[in-house]
Amino acid sequence: MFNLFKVVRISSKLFKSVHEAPNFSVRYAHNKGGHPQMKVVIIGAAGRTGQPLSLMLKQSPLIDELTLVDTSGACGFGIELGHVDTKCKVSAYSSLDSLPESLDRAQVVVLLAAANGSSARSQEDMFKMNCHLVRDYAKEFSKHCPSAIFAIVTDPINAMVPVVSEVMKANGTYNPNKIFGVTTLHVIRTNTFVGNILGLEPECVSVPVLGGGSDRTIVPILSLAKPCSEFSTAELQLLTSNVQTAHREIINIKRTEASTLAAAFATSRFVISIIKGLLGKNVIECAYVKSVVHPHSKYLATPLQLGPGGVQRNLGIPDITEYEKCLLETAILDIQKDVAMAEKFLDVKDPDKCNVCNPNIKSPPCPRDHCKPRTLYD
Ligand SMILES: NC(=O)C1=CN([C@@H]2O[C@H](COP(=O)(O)OP(=O)(O)OC[C@H]3O[C@@H](n4cnc5c(N)ncnc54)[C@H](O)[C@@H]3O)[C@@H](O)[C@H]2O)C=CC1
Ligand SMILES: O=C([O-])CC(=O)C(=O)O
Repeated sequence: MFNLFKVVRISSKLFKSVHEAPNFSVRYAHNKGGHPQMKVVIIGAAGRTGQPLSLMLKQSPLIDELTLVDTSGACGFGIELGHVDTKCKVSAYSSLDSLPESLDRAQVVVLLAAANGSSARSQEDMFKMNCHLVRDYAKEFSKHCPSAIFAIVTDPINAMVPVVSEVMKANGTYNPNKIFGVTTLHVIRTNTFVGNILGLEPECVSVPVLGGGSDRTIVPILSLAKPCSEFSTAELQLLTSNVQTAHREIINIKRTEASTLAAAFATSRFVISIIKGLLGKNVIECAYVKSVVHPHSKYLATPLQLGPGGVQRNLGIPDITEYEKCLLETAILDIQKDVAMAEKFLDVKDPDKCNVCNPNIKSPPCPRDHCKPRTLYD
């Protein structure tokens, strides 16, 4: 039963350039009392990826409170989601004026708000359409939930992670260990494609994916595929190309957008891993973060050990083949451009230089039992 249901009509100046329609907020909670410990906020929750993501996270016993934020439709979906009989409380907000309340006590914030129609465009166009929105949210994060962990899904993530990082830096709230670009979609695709070629259950396959979140920056490290990495050269090239272009295949068929369901699954896996890390469990995920593991890349997706502070340890670039080194160097050229685009947009006066790191970091530890199937909700 809902014991609080109110509608407030407010006009907001915030994000005017992104969302011109008058804002309103509906707020409800279906449970009184109690102090939820694990609060996850999803911004852009009523979108095509946000809806299935919210449904998946509502089923996690690790989450006490799920807050949906979206300038369009959050409240209806929130009410509906609240009917799912799992323990986590749901609240929903359509007014950006309610951000202080919606972000309050957030431990994990997932940002996948995006301008309408941005997701099937070029990296540059997506950046132009979404950069103001992401910049403005990063300012709000600095004010209302500076210590949360931020999972950035809004594209292009190669540039949006630097945008969030630089804004939080400018506001004195920057913690590079807590800002992640979500690249898990490319990991789950790689696992699945490798499983298909090798005749293995995808749940038993584990492949690190380095680089970034777009096209040529996605670098599957097939030489480290577990439990088996025996591929012909033709298979290596085909698998790499299939992973790098999977989104194009989907856009060609769906026309208006890339992946939404697989993206929601991947993001929920990443969020649950973050939460497990917060709870002190030893979890490893690949994600795009501020990095010093390659001398020419300020940000890079590598395997990360997650922990209570976000990135517990960056496991770095494992031993990779010459072919993979070549893919990675190509990826880094694109990532450099994406990062420069973000710094130019924000007019960053004194951008960080790349740092030379320990080039001898060894490959990440792999699970002992490679064929213990993964489950999302354990
Ligand atoms: N990194 C990854 O693996 C993936 C990234 N994406 C990206 O995630 C983003 C979302 O994708 P979709 O859900 O397919 O898009 P969508 O267009 O269906 O949803 C975006 C949602 O954001 C909301 N929104 C717009 N401005 C807002 C604001 N200022 N505050 C709050 N909400 C706002 C819209 O109302 C909409 O519901 C896109 O940038 C897409 O490219 C999507 C899938 C995978
Ligand atoms: O790969 C997909 O289908 C979706 C994607 O990359 C994105 O929007 O970042």
